[in-house]
Amino acid sequence: MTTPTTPARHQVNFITGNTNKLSEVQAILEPAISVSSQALDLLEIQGTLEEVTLDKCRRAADLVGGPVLVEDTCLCFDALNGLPGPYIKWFLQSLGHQGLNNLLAAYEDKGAKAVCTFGYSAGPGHEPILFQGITQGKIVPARGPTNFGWDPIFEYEGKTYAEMEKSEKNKVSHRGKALAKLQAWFSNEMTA
Ligand SMILES: O=c1nc[nH]c2c1ncn2[C@H]1C[C@H](O)[C@@H](COP(=O)(O)OP(=O)(O)OP(=O)(O)O)O1
Ligand SMILES: [Mg+2]
Repeated sequence: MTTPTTPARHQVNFITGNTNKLSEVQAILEPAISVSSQALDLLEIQGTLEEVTLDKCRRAADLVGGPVLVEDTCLCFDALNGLPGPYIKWFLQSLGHQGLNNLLAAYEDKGAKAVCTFGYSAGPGHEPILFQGITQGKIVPARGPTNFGWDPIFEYEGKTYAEMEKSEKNKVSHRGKALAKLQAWFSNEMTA
């Protein structure tokens, strides 16, 4: 099987093990860019937000042998100087929503940043390009459906992500903002 080294126009291969991410990415990018996906659990290094995504993207391109899109999501508590950051998955898994609230009990500042960093690589050996989106909100006791990660405890303008309609979340979310940058870059590439 041969794999093209350059992406077909309007097409990305999003490598993720998270089906909720995939549905949001599809809802935001399609139909302008069609999104195929492979569910691979990529090893994630320790490092800055950018380093984690760069490494994840190179690894994915090598594994797939072609163009890939990956994404890493961080939840950064202002009072904790940005922690848990890229380690939010493990904190959420171990502590749950209430435990994450408890981490901030000693602080008045409940501010948090949701940060999404996408990495796109044209294939093995091609340096990834990063697209980042940040939404400033705050950590609150859980409200709303609990089907996607920390959505119930991240409040933005009076509503938790979990309380929002999907389309509403996508308009204001870290992921939506990052994908707007990716889309702008893609349409530039296409007209270049
Ligand atoms: O919009 C979101 N709203 C709520 N929760 C979210 C969101 N986006 C990611 N999350 C969760 C999933 C995981 O617990 C952690 C990020 O970890 P992260 O490594 O990026 O995701 P993952 O391992 O589930 O999927 P992937 O295979 O793409 O790495 O935050
Ligand atoms: Mg992950």
